[in-house]
Amino acid sequence: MQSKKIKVGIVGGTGYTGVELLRLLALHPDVELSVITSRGEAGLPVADMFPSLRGRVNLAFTDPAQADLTLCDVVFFATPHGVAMSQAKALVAAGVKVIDLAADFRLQDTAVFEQWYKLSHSCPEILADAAYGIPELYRDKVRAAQVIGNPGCYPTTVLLGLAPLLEQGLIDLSVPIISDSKSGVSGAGRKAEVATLFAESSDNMKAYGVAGHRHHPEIHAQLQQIAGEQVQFIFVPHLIPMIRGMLSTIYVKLSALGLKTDIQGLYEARYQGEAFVDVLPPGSLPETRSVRGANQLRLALHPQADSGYLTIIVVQDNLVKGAAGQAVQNMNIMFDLDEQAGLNIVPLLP
Ligand SMILES: NC(=O)C1=CN([C@@H]2O[C@H](COP(=O)(O)OP(=O)(O)OC[C@H]3O[C@@H](n4cnc5c(N)ncnc54)[C@H](OP(=O)(O)O)[C@@H]3O)[C@@H](O)[C@H]2O)C=CC1
Ligand SMILES: CC(=O)N[C@@H](CCC(=O)OP(=O)(O)O)C(=O)O
Repeated sequence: MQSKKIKVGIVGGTGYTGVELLRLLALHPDVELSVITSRGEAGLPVADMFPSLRGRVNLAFTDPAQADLTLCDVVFFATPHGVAMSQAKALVAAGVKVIDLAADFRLQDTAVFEQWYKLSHSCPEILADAAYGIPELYRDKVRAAQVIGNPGCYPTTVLLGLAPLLEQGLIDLSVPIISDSKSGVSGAGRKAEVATLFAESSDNMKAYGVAGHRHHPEIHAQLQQIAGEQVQFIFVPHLIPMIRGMLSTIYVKLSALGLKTDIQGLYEARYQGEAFVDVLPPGSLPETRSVRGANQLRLALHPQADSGYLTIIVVQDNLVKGAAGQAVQNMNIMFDLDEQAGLNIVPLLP
């Protein structure tokens, strides 16, 4: 455990994941917020833009071009894809840890990254040493890493929903795994977009990215990594009229061994001691409001006796376990802090 406070920088403090990082870190016992950037709001007190932080965050936004991030111990990038990788080399050289909430350090195959993000990777050598930031799957790698690729929001639900089965080889992989996933509109960020206008997204529900979504290659690569073999995967995201929250319904065909296994017992054993993954009792129907505002993922298992399929329902808050909360969890591990520091939050209900 270290006794000095960790100096934290946040690049992209005016976006949804940026303000969520501020909310969590403002009460973190081991953190000193040092720099919060905005290109458009430099000089403005953070609490003037976000009154929810009055009395909690006393800094003003700094222009990222003027910010000396090398004075920080860790920098979170809550920015669009491509920003973190443009600064990672200098920060790593200065001994600063980097946690990117975008996709720059998630996909080890740079050709796949370039295909989906239309950016060429500027620091593949740093990518090669980066850890994929789901602690429940890669805690030791996270602890040792200087750079974290924090996962996309959808991937966390699908990967934690499937890991126990994949690790034990209990899925019939001759047929595709299917995830039907739904997100609240804050998943699209704070930037202006027609699809997230109130008149477009409220009282409405729609699928999108059916022909291809950039989280498909991220999830697919990780599924194959965990399974150690080829996996077929179908992914359909949906936009639903909520501000925050995400629900994935995952369908898998169990293998012969899977059909004979106590799946509920397997999941309970796999996630025992994991504070942020909750395996609900048999028959439960997870609700997004049971995790709102908290770094919590809850899941329930529904065996379909007639077909040999298992349905797994997973919920999380896209901005917390799906983004900023998981990023803070990763920081805690990287700095050998209590993994739950700053994250002991009871979800907000109703
Ligand atoms: N929203 C979600 O649920 C999730 C988001 N993510 C990922 O996290 C990242 C941030 O998402 P989110 O907070 O929703 O996005 P927003 O669009 O809400 O915010 C983006 C932030 O980045 C800043 N920014 C934009 N361009 C640059 C730049 N070139 N240099 C420095 N700062 C820049 C903006 O600030 P300003 O213009 O003031 O400088 C703004 O604060 C994205 O990569 C997103 O894909 C990941 C998981 C979930
Ligand atoms: C509702 C909505 O629009 N969600 C976003 C995903 C948010 C996320 O995790 O994005 P990154 O991979 O970009 O970090 C989307 O589908 O594009």
